[in-house]
Amino acid sequence: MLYKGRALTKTVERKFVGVIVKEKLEKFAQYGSSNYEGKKDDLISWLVEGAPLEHRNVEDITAKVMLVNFLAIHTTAITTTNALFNLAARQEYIGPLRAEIEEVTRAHGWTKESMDRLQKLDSFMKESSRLSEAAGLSMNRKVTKDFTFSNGLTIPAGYTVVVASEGIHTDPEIYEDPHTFKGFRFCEGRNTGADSESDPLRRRMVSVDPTFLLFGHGRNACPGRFFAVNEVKALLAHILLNYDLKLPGDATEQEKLAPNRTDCASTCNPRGHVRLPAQIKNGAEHN
Ligand code: HEM
Repeated sequence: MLYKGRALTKTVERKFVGVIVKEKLEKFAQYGSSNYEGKKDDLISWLVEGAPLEHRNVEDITAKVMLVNFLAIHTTAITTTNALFNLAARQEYIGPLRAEIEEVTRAHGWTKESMDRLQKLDSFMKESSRLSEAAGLSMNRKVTKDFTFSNGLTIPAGYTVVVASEGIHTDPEIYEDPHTFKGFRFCEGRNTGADSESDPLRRRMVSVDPTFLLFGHGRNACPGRFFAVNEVKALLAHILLNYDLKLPGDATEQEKLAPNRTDCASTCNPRGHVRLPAQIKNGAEHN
């Protein structure tokens, strides 16, 4: 299986992404960084222009594109799927979220400003990520020199360490009643410890904070998080306004919400086999 997976990746690289990278490299050899007709301001162009000479080749640039695709698409899909599962299971949130989306988009259209103003939706998405273990582990770091913690534990240089963010996300000293899903935890009242109500910006989903590690922390925190949060918000807002969601008749809460533990690495995939019947508001049912 592993071999087939690698072979498939190689084919995708060679036949699809690699072809585009090759064209961009040829244009770069001809024009450098200057503009030419039809030049696109996109990721592949940035990677070609920014690559050191020894990595400015089809194989290395293609590998980078594939890596960013993985970092950007899989994570966003998991975050959206978990939020949809939580919405279907917690119908009481649908009314208030729809009301917020209708009010904000009526006043500000489908703009970035509107996405910033969707505070209830932002909080619901953050709470969904906190509890659905989209980030069971976070922040892989390679130890570059021996480090000794205050308790005497030494991590030798060369080891890789990772933060068990699930423990932080369910720490009662940080989150009041940590195992209870509170969709509006981050936008109303004083209901988290470190997430102080006096600093509302810190409570937003995009804020990197040692108490919420979905996007990691520090210098290497996810740079795509601003785009990703807006993307998921826009998707959910559209679905909420146009569809009714419900759990499939035979799915239990446990089966539906528990991540697929056989499929966990740094992230836990949602259960792929659970389908959510979605009905166009006042219309036919789709799966
Ligand atoms: C909900 C969606 C996303 C989640 C949960 C997520 C999560 C993460 C996490 C946990 C890291 C590691 C951070 C660390 O080690 O401190 C990371 C890194 C990264 N992410 Fe995201 N990500 C998401 C979306 C995206 C998108 C849409 C893009 C690009 C368009 C992106 C690009 C990157 C890149 C380039 C890095 C490496 C940063 C570095 O090493 O300096 N991510 N992401």
